[in-house]
Amino acid sequence: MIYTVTLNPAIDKTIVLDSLNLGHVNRSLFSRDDIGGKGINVAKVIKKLGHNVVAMGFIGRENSNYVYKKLYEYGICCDFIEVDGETRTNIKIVEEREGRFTDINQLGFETDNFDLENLIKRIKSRVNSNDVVVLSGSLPKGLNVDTYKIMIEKLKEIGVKIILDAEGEALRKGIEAGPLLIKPNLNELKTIVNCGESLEDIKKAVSVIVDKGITTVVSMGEKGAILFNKDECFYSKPIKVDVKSTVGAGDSMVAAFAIGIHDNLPFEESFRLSIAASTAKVTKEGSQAPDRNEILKYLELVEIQRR
Ligand SMILES: Nc1ncnc2c1ncn2[C@@H]1O[C@H](COP(=O)(O)OP(=O)(O)O)[C@@H](O)[C@H]1O
Ligand SMILES: O=P(O)(O)OC[C@H]1O[C@](O)(COP(=O)(O)O)[C@@H](O)[C@@H]1O
Repeated sequence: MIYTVTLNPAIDKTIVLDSLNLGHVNRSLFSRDDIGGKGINVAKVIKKLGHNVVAMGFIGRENSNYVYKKLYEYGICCDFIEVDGETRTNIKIVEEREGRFTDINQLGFETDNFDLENLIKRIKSRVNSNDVVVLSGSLPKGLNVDTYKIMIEKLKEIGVKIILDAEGEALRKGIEAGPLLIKPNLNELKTIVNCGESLEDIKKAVSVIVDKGITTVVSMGEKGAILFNKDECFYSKPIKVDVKSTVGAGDSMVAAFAIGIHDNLPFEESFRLSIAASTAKVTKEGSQAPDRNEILKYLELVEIQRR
């Protein structure tokens, strides 16, 4: 089984404008709400690809019915711990004229170590060594930067395979505990290592992480993505598509790796699926997950280069 853990989920409110006029009244052309947050987006894509998944983590009690309803529409099995307050709403601004995407992510509800202990107990009671656990997204207020590190240490006692998708100190500390794979985008990578933008710069910057045995996938938006592990390095250039929203592109990649690790696929194959899934995602409005057929359509177009 694949489990996703979202400590700070979100309702993504996408607002499409011609162009954002700062300091003035702006009128939207179109808007939509999607259930999101990194782990939940991962779960949506895993489900669309026909795999079973359980979405875990925290949700705010005040609007939990809405969140459950949206997850139910995706057919996702969930097991969340409810905490006081609301699941946050994150604003995603799409400017059609510029083709520019701006995200405003809120802090979200507050939680504490007592809730975290309960969540870890809940996860440990469900998982076994054949399972994959995806830990992703920002930490809610009240949790320490070593939260992912602690979670990884505890889950590794059971032998589960762990993917971590975070940034800053939470990622840096999490890496110390040795997840199997991380997937920072270039900006997220720069929050933990000094790094330029060329493939050589990135390779040098991630070598300390890769040497620990952690497969590192660096996504670079419209410049494609690169995978490093101890034995291999693959690059994929992006596929040209009409981009509607980039929200959840990285999460779609993570979904593909979760499936690949769960099914023991070679990394090259998982990487290929991750590029297809993220390409299909960016063609969709808001943070809605692409359908399986849409992902498979792009799979044939992915070009992987061994570096
Ligand atoms: N403008 C784009 N055109 C084509 N593919 C894209 C575009 N933006 C993102 N992607 C695809 O999505 C992947 C992840 O995007 P990225 O923005 O790096 O991740 P994140 O959502 O984590 O910030 C890219 O490696 C690429 O495959
Ligand atoms: O937890 P964070 O870092 O605030 O990110 C939350 C946001 O990330 C998303 O999961 C999208 O992530 P990606 O674009 O990195 O795939 C949104 O659904 C959500 O609003």
